[in-house]
Amino acid sequence: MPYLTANNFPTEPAGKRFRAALNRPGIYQLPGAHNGQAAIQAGNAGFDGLYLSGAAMTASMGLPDLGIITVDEVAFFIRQIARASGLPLLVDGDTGYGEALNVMHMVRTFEDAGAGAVHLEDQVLPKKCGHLNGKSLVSPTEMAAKVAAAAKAAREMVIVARTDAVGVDGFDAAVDRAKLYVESGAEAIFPEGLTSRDMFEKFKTALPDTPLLANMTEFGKTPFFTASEFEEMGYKMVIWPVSSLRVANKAQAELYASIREHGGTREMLDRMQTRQELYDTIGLDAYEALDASIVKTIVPVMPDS
Ligand SMILES: C[C@](O)(C(=O)O)[C@H](CC(=O)O)C(=O)O
Ligand SMILES: [Mg+2]
Repeated sequence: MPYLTANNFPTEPAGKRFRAALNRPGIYQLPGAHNGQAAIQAGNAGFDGLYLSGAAMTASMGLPDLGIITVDEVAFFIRQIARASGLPLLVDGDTGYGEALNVMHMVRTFEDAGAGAVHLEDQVLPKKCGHLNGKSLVSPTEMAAKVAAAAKAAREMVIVARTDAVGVDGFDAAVDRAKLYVESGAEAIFPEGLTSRDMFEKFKTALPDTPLLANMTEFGKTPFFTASEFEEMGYKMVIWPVSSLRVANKAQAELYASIREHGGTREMLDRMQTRQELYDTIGLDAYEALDASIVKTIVPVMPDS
């Protein structure tokens, strides 16, 4: 339904809705949605929460995931996803784009744009994908200050602290950092780059009372586990951050190669969302009906002649 109609848009802030979903029994499944269309498709498939990935956003812009995009660029993605789907969204806040005040600006901007939760990580800039080698970290105290700043800026938004320490300083250092981040105001922890079931389980044992997020990114350091398996390990959120973009990108590359080969798109028709499917997904009819209903109510009041 069109987000343009006030009573079609959720009245409760996204942060409250995100927290309620996080606190219910089971694991909150958050597939990556890299734009409004993907967000609607994920909602239609039955998901009731989404993830906005820094890696997917930047890749969709043709850029590497090094933390070089800006708060307002991310806000553009948040707004389209929140409007199109109405679903609570966890947003990748990278390093917070600076220090404490920048983090606070990010939190306010993301929350105003419609985000329900944000995660903040303890790398230095330029940051890297958590599943790559050669990362460097800010000190635990510096990151704790950013987390405290984020918590101070959030109205309802859920603050998730990510630590990349496992691949840099080892498991115990990552646990110590996670505990400090919780003390500093993080509501949940994202332990990045875990490499085995044992590690996932031990992290949960070390932080029994804190909701934990599992990152099921492909081609990374984490072996494949299903949502139910992460749930059994005690995890409360799972993301598949870049998957929608990886699939879309591959299909796009095949399309361009096919046009080059055949001089047209006929060969790719059965791979395409049809015009009708596209319009159904974005709800064109509902927007047109809304317009018509408003024009109809105005006409008797303001006759043209
Ligand atoms: C979760 C992540 O931060 C993201 O931006 O989606 C990435 C995902 C990836 O690069 O595969 C990450 O650093 O893990
Ligand atoms: Mg990221």
